[in-house]
Amino acid sequence: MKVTVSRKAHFNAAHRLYRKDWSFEKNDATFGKCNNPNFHGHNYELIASVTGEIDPETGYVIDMKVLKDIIKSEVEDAFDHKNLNIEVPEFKDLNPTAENIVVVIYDKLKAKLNPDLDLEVTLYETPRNFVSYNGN
Ligand SMILES: Nc1nc2c(c(=O)[nH]1)N=C([C@H](O)[C@H](O)COP(=O)(O)OP(=O)(O)OP(=O)(O)O)CN2
Ligand SMILES: [Zn+2]
Repeated sequence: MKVTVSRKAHFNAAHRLYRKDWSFEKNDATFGKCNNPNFHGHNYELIASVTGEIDPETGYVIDMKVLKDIIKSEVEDAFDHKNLNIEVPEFKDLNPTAENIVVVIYDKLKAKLNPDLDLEVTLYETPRNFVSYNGN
């Protein structure tokens, strides 16, 4: 019997959507106001959902304190109040779209979890724009 344990988190970050190898005009046509060279910010909301068997001894799939600490170290400490393009190495050559951010977060969290556990990450870039990734 598998159960899903979820934890919410949030971070504030700035970004600019563009490709370094495209002209400003092409970036502008593709990314519009998100290509502002002076960047813009979002209040990102995150849901990390971990699915696995309940340990019969502890009753846990994963200790929520452990999940909280992993999200803090891997996501909040790394991304909160940062400029993603400039200050977060994963986005040095990767456009920080919501899609790419959720994959980066998934990879960072998955690497810290017991491999027997499944993970799905949902990332809200605005209250109405969100993406999900489960490794597939
Ligand atoms: N597929 C994607 N499309 C867009 C992304 C993205 O990451 N993936 N990102 C953006 C902008 O960065 C940003 O999300 C747009 O924000 P905003 O214009 O404020 O969005 P809304 O107007 O829809 O704001 P709501 O408050 O949600 O109405 C653009 N596209
Ligand atoms: Zn944006």
